[in-house]
Parts: sequence; structure tokens; C-alpha cells
Amino acid sequence: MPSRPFASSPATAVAGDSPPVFFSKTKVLFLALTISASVVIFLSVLYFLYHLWHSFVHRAKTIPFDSSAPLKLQRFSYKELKRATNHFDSANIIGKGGSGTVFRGILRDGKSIAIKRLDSVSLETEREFQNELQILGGLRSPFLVTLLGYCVEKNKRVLVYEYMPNRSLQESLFSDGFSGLCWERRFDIVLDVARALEFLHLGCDPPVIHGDIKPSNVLLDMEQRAKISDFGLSRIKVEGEFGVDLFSQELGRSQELWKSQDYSGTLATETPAIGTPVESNPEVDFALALQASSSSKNSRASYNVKGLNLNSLSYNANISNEGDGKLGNEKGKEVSSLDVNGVDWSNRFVPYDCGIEHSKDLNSGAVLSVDDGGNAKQWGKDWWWRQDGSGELCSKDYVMEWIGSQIYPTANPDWDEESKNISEKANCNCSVPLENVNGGSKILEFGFENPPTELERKESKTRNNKKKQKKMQEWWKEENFAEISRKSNKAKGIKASACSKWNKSLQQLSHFGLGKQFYFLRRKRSRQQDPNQSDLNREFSFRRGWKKKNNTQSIGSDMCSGDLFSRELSSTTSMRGTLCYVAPEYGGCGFLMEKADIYSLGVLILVIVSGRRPLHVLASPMKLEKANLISWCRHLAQSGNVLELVDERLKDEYNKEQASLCINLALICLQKMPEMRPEIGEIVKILKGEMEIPQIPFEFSPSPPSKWFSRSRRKQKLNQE
Ligand SMILES: Nc1ncnc2c1ncn2[C@@H]1O[C@H](COP(=O)(O)OP(=O)(O)OP(=O)(O)O)[C@@H](O)[C@H]1O
Repeated sequence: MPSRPFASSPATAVAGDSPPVFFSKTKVLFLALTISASVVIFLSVLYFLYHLWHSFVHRAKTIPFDSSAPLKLQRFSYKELKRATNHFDSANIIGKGGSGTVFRGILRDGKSIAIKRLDSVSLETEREFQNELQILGGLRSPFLVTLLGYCVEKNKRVLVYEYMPNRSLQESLFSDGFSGLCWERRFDIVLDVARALEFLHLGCDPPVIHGDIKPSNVLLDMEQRAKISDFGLSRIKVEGEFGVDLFSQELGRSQELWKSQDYSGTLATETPAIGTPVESNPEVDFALALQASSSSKNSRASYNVKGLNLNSLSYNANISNEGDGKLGNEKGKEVSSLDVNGVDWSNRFVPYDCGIEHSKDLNSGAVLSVDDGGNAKQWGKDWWWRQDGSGELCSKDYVMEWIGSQIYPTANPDWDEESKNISEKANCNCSVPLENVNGGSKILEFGFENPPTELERKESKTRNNKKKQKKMQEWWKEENFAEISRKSNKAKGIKASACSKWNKSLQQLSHFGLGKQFYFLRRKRSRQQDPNQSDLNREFSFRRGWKKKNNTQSIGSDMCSGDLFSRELSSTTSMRGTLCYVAPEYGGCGFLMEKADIYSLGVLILVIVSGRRPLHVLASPMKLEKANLISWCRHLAQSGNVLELVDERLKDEYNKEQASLCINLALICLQKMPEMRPEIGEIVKILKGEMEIPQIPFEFSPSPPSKWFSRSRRKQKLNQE
């Protein structure tokens, strides 16, 4: 049987029948496809690699806030911290700030820690607590104090830091017990602080603005290298050029609500004390204050702050419901989350045990829109604009009034003839604070918080002090005539706004009486709150408002705060920063920008080099020209003798070249126009000797009366204005 021939396969048939052209066409097509696919793949890989490289390069430069990452901070129990500090024994107190007391503690493993226990839970402290956790908690740098953890239990708020054995620069420079710092250390500290700011401004993405650079926030480690701390007032620069903080918007708003609804409770409900009396404040920054008062108003640029998820209303309401200010017991609720430019803060919350509930409305993407022309009634708008000076007086005004009240109604022991001799002795040490010179009680006369009693007034009369006071008043009035008229017009304008009791009171008074009025208003208010509490036992902090004076003398800033006034100019919704260190353009009314930190750095450099406080009123009026460190420095720069500013305690043991570099650099940082101040990167380079220092500008600020600032010249200046 013949075998069945194999049927030819179609392929064979095709191969056999088709012309070779078909084959070549397919081949070409196949080849083309392969090549183009490979090219696409190659390009994609190339693109991917480029992206990888690009992000790697960027990552190397900055530390992005990984907002989605939960905080890697240890949560301590209150019990644990209590044990570490021996029941918060006063013997373990290492410092006291505006918001709380700092204790030294030792953990079970023997590690030393610093524990900051907030005095009370108010909206202010809450904001600062959160700021500290969310900003400092997310940053690691050898130039920043490390935040190790926190404790949140009921109404207790505690922050745990690495322990800095040499405490603060404030103590090293001004405390009697400290031997002082040699020049090399001082220069290193200047460089360390500059590098810390370099890290915050340039090394972080988005940049962080510290907002409160001052000696008590510069802590020293074992080797006396500096690290900066206290991020309670810091801001993350998130939107365009404006520094926006995480909490002030909502808390500012909440505070308004809180005040208006007059909640009762154990939580501090005090209005942020603005322009209220200062208990023991021996120092006044004339030049800065006047300079601040004369600087132009902040611009009212329109902008948006998007996606601010606010639940402080519910937070607020929750507190109010509780009545006693205690917070409930719900777990894992966030205090707030902020979504700005894609930055989602929702995961960066402190897991609270307390009943802080989400507000559905607010968390469903509420948008805070700040637009000058717009009519949007979103959250925070009222607060924002009030802060900008459209309704309430801003810190500049308060500073003016404060100075007026200082010169006008009080007997100032600093200008006392009799105290001259004592202080002259004290002047040997150029940084002897006033309280050391005159004794603690005398300070009360100087301060704003404690106007002189009848007895003190009589005493001051017998000392024939009036003449000098009058002289000062005249000088001050003359110096600020234009400003006063402007302000009184403004006060009339405020009448219409009917903003608050404060403003109503303001318009009824002449400018010089305002300080006094603040005092009485405040006094009345505090008595209403606690009739048994003596005003003398309280002290004023701009940051915290009135607070009870702690009898325990700690080594901290309270104790050595000769610059009591420079201690705190608030973290209230309308005033932030520390007077004498705060930039004039900011002054609590403007937007916190990097250049505000640069200004504070300028003041700090002068303080470090001179070993003096920014404002150091000595006992003789003749010394007033030296009272204001900044204006004295400017004066010395004009006469080409900046080295006179160097701390006398250093004798001749300092590097003259470095010292004049520091002073000149400080002068550049202290320019009124923020744009004229150098960037932090340049400052670091200048300090390292990698860049030439720019030419020193001469920027004059109003100065106290002295031989070198004649009356005719002042009048001329006024006319020019
Ligand atoms: N980590 C720390 N290690 C050692 N001492 C510390 C530490 N943190 C704070 N202190 C001390 O406690 C003092 C008070 O610090 P705190 O930050 O509470 O207040 P402040 O900066 O003086 O004022 P404010 O908080 O009102 O700005 C500091 O001046 C310092 O002496």
C-alpha cells in the first residue's frame, strides 16, 4: 500500500508559493518593532535612572519632612518620668521657661535626660507642644537638641530632650556661677548657631524658621558646642514665601472662640497678655522698639493656605464640654493635620489619650483661604488679618506704649542719682544685671507689672528723681512726636472697629497713659480671676501672659534673666518672638521669614561677643548710650572702634580679627531691610573664612539722648520725616 504522501504544510506551501518579497517585508517589520521597543525600553530605563539620580542628589541636599512617616519619638509614661525626676523634685530643676519647668532626670538605663513639663495646658502651650513635636521631632542634626520623646496623659504635657550638661548660653554668659566663656568657645558657638540655622533654612525641605533665636535657646553640650532648642515658635515655610505655622491658625481661632464664649475650666483661659505690665523688667530696648515702631506696615499680599484640616473647634468644644478642662479618653485622635502643597500632616499627630475629636466639617478638607479681597469665610481669616494689624494694635504699638509708660509714670532706679555709685561699681563687670545691682525688689519699680507703690513714689521724690524723669519724658516725647500723633490717629480709627475692650480703652487715653491703662486693666482682670492672688507674686511674660511666679529659684533663665523683658514677647496670636531679638519687620505682626532668624542671629552674635544683654540699662543716665547694645555697636562702627564692644572679661585674650568679623557680620544681619541681610549660607561661609564680608552699612536707629545726638539733629530728623 503506497504510503500516503504527507500533505504539504501551508507554511511550506506559502514558502513555496509566495514571492521572497513577503518574507523580507515581515522581517523588516519585525526588526523595526524590535528596535523601536528596545529604544523605548532603553529610554525608559535612562529616564528612570535619571530620576533616581535626580532624587538622590536632592535627597542629599535636604531633609524632606516625611509627613507620612509617623513620629519616631518615644512615648513615656508620666509615671516613668516621675520616677526619673524623683517625683519632679525641685532639686532637679535645671531651668524655667515661659511655658514650663525643665527638670533633669535619669532613666532606668542611667541615661540623663532633660524633661520639660508644661505648666498648664492652654491653647498656647498646646500649640507650642505640637510645634515642638512635629518640627523638632522630625529633625535630626548635630546642631539641634534632640527631642527624645514626649508624654501626653490627661492634661499633662511633657517633652523629653537629650540632656545638655552645660545648660544654656544665657547661663554661661550671665550667670554668676559660671566662669564665662573664652573667645574660642564663643566663636565656635557663633558658628554652631549659624550652622544650625543653615540646616534649618537650607538643609530642610520645606525650610524651617526657628523664630526665637536667643541665648536661652542655645544649649551647650559637654564640649560646650552649641545646639539650638525650643521650636515652640518655629514655622515651616510651606507656601510660597510665607512662613506658615501649623497650629496658630486654628488655635488662634479657637482662642477667639474660647474667649468669646467665656468658658470656665482649669485650663488657662487667659487672653494672651499684650502690653500688660511687666513685673521685674530692668531693661528696655529703646532703639529696637522705636525702630520697630517706625518701620512700615506689613504688606497685605493675598495668598492661600490650602487644606488646613482643623479640628481645634472640636478640641475646643471638647474641653468646654468637660468643663473642668480635663480631656477625655479617646485614643489616637489627631490634634490637627495640615495639607499644604501636598504636605499631609495627618499622620504626624501625637496619639492622644484625651478626647480630642475630629470635626467632620473641618477634616473634610476645609480650606483656609486668606485673601485680602475675597469674601470667603473660611477658618482663620479673622485671626490672620487681625494679626496683620488691621484691627488690633500690633507689638510695635505696644512697645511704644510700654516705653512711654516706663519713662512717664514710674520711678526708674536706673536713673537714680543715688544708685549711681552702686552701679558704677557693678559696671566693672560690664554685664552685671540690674537685679544684682539694686536688689530684687528694686526691679519691681522699673518693671511694667509693678508700678511704684505710694511709699516708693515718696521715696523717689525724696531722691529728687523727678528731674531726670522729666528730662527723659521730654526727650522721649520729642523723639517720638510724629509717631505719637500717628498712633493717636490710629487709635481714633480703631474706635470704629470696636474690636475689643482693649481698643476701647486705648482711644480714651493719651499715648503716655496707655501703659498704665494696660496695667490697670490687666490687674483688674487678674484679680477677677483670682482675688487672693497678689500681683506681686505674678510675672508677665509676653509669651505666656501672666503667670505665677515660681518661688523656686532655678538655674534657668528665670534666675539669670537680667533680660527679663527680653525673655518673652509672646507666642500669642498677635505677638511672637522675644523682644530685643525679634526682627523689626516681624514684631509679631508680620510673616516669619528666614531673615527674621538672621536678625536674631545678629543680636545673638553681639551678645556673645560683648557678654552683655541686648538691653542693659545701667544706673547712670550717662551710660544710656551703652544701654542698647545694637545702637551702641552702630555708634562704635561709625567711629571705627568696634572692638570696644568686646567683653571686658576676655581682657586681651581674644582674636581681634575674628571679633571684628563677628561684630561687622552682626551689623549686616541687623539691617532694617530684611532683603539687605545676608543669607545664612553666606554667613556660614564668612565665618569659615570662605567668603569676604560685604561692606558694612551704617544704619542708624533712634538713640537715647546723648552728647552725640543733639536736639537740633533730632528735630531735623523729625522734620525730614
Ligand atoms: N535639654 C536641656 N538640657 C539642659 N538644660 C536645659 C535643656 N532644655 C532646657 N534647659 C534649661 O532650661 C532652661 C529653660 O528652658 P526653656 O526652653 O523651657 O525656656 P526658655 O527657652 O528659657 O524660655 P521659653 O521657653 O519661654 O523660650 C534653659 O534656659 C536651660 O537652662
